[in-house]
Amino acid sequence: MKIKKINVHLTEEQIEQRVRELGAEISKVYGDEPVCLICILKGSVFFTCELAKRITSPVEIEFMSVSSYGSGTSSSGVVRIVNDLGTSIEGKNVLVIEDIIDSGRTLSYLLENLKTRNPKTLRLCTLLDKPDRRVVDVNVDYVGFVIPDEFVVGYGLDYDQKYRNLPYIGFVEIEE
Ligand SMILES: O=P(O)(O)OC[C@H]1O[C@H](OP(=O)(O)OP(=O)(O)O)[C@H](O)[C@@H]1O
Ligand code: HPA
Ligand SMILES: [Mg+2]
Repeated sequence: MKIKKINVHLTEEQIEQRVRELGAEISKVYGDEPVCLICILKGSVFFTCELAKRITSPVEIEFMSVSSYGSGTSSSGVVRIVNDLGTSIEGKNVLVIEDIIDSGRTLSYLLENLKTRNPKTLRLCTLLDKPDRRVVDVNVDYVGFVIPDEFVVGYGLDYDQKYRNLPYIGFVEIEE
């Protein structure tokens, strides 16, 4: 499958504005308490960095690499931890940062896994939520934008590992 066109859905300015709002909301919740942001690689790398800059609470940033999508536009259904956290989250306020919740498989697997490590609190923030495609229920605390059932790229999101570096988020038109 080849991409014919990418139609802008969320501009750089719209994303920046929303990230500021989310940062303010999250800072109010944690106040002066430290919070450990878990960036789910690779998709949430841009979002995590930008959001972290807008949080005024003391922040720690950790990375975890999880994969369920191959080269296509639908989840394989098999979630794998490719690289685990390098540190314990026991007793910490943990905020998982994702770029998108689509089927919900990645996050439901991940949240169950992280719960067993006994964090003090465990919350979830996603830039995009695509509820029409949900297969597994996930409890999300902070959502940037709710989007329709379209495959999106940019701002960290890929199609076959490409287009992550686009500064905006766009819908993909596939060549027939
Ligand atoms: O709700 P789901 O249907 O599980 O889809 C969402 C997940 O899929 C994508 O990751 P992917 O596995 O493609 O890895 P990547 O972040 O490296 O692109 C995305 O970044 C989310 O983590
Ligand atoms: O719409 C999407 N785009 C890119 N990666 C994704 N992973 C789940 N859904 C998507
Ligand atoms: Mg992906």
